[in-house]
Amino acid sequence: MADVPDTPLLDTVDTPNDLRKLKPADLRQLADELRAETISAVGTTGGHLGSGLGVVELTTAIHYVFNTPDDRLIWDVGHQCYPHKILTGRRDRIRTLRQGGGLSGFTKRSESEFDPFGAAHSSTSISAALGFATANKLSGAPGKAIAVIGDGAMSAGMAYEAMNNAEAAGNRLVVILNDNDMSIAPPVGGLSAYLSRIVSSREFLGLRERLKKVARRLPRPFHQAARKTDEFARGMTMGGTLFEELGFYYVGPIDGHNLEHLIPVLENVRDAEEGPILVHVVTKKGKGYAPAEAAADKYHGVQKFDVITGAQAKAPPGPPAYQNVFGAALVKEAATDNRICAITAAMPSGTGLDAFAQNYPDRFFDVGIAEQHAVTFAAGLAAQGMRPFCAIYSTFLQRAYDQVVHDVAIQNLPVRFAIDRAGLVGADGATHAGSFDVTYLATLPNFVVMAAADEAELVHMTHTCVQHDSGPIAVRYPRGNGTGVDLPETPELLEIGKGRIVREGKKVAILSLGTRLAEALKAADTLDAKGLSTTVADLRFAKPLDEAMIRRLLTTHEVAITIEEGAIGGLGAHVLTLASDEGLIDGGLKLRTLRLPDLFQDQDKPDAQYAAAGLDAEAIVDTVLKALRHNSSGVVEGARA
Ligand SMILES: Cc1ncc(C[n+]2csc(CCOP(=O)(O)OP(=O)(O)O)c2C)c(N)n1
Ligand SMILES: CC(=O)[C@@H](O)[C@H](O)COP(=O)(O)O
Ligand SMILES: [Mg+2]
Repeated sequence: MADVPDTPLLDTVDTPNDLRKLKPADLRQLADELRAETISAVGTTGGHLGSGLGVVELTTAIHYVFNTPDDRLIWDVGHQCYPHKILTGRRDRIRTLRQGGGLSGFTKRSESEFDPFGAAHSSTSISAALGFATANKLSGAPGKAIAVIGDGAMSAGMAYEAMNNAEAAGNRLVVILNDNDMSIAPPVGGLSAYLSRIVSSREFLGLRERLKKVARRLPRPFHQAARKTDEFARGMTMGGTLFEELGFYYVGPIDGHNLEHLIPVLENVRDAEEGPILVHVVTKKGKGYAPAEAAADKYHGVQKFDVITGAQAKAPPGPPAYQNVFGAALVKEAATDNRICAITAAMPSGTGLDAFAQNYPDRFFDVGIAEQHAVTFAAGLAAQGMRPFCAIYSTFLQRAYDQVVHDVAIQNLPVRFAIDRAGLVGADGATHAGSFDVTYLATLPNFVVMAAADEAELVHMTHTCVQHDSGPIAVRYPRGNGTGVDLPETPELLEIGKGRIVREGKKVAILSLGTRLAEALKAADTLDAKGLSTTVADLRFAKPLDEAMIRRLLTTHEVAITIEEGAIGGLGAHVLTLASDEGLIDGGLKLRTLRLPDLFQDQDKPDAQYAAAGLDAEAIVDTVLKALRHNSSGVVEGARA
């Protein structure tokens, strides 16, 4: 009976230094234990699972072969980094993933020296690794930079900008392309087809195997010749790889789950004098966990789940998610308007456009992780008479800001931006918070910027986006489920720039934008009970403002509060500007703006995030009471009311 180790190998590995003490033959068992630990941890926390399972062997091999953290390992997106975190001193905290005060769900510099660069937005790893590699080259410091980038992330232009620039890094830069033939959805576009051809060209693989055997038997100086022959072979069989044309030595494709292949190849890459080198590994998203392998999405993002059955915890049936309300509304609108087309940047289900894709496949475009292209592509469609809906999460739209300004706003084109995940998003934390879209869009001439207070409003706003012939319109709405309000049978055409009074009062006016309306109404109840009669307005538009309504409220109430799920420079700033321009604050009106604090908020439950941000009912009440105690010199008088 082979001696069964009494302690799991994983228990002997706290950091990669411990890992590197193991024998190569032990790594298979270590990887199996690492996979089991990853499954067990994510079963209790939820999070991103499929991607991490796909890189268990790769993570093990990289940390085994390269001298991390001195060799800088940079994960692209970082959603696959849980095995990496377990192997780099954070196993004891892995079950705090994506929770308040816990580990981030992505790599994070402040968390560990083994996370030299933060991630979460896709396709940044090669640029960052090139920065580290070039710094080392300039300073003479030893060490390589290794970027691990997925096939999905390779669909973003930024990856090519970096590769185009990489030759100078020489052998300091290693790029590992983790090709699992999946993005969040199945990958799209020419690159995906290209990678599939490489992976499937058997004659090439046969030739490569023979060459590798020859190369191994040759003394080292001949390796170079063999490698050139190898490139020639590649040129013969595949017309030169895209990556070599960009100046990389291409190695692969190799089986990313086979440690016997991975270790020697990575050792060769580590010791190579030439570079930069791109290693193409083929992996399986969800590898080693049957429920993930069988799932269409390979368990990309999961709720807590039963590890035995893979059954995910089901949220109690509640109101529909905003993304699906938008998707269904757009499907309805498209039935009677064939100008409508829909664009996603690799997020069909997250944006709710999967419904549109099923109903109108010819008018649906998944452009891959390519937000900049998505926006200008939409601008082209609009310029040629279509009514494009570009559905991009608030945070990911940041990447395409110049396209929004230069190609859409200046040309005043009727592109419609469906901005999901607007506001705080909970477990994904600061990198995914949709904090800035009102600030960065409402400052642009020609733009209309709306915020839905609930799912019924989202239906009305989607309809208005279709019907209103104007320049660009953005409608923003939050992650998650609606409020449970009834959805309208017939959507209303909203008058651009007009808000609505939801509750009439006399002394305090709360001017709300978006779904903070519910908290504003709760605050109004409390204030009424304190004898402070409160008006609540849903402004609906951050641009153009409903100036007549704002003017009336500010001149008939003692205190006015604006509230929005966005950073400074949004609704509050625009109302303040109006008020100051028109002298509405010269006569003693107490005007206060409530917005997200000037900081990047870590992951937590959304309600906790909003309470911490001072954007819940209690904060509104406190702000009103404090304003009432502010004397003319701005001193807060007396004890708390
Ligand atoms: C700029 C940007 N757009 C969209 C996303 C959402 N997103 C996260 S992971 C992912 C797919 C990544 O695919 P791939 O790189 O192949 O990694 P895999 O999940 O297959 O391991 C997408 C679209 C993102 N993180 N960043
Ligand atoms: C890793 C990544 O960027 C996506 O998977 C993102 O986490 C999805 O966010 P939602 O869960 O809000 O759709
Ligand atoms: Mg992939």
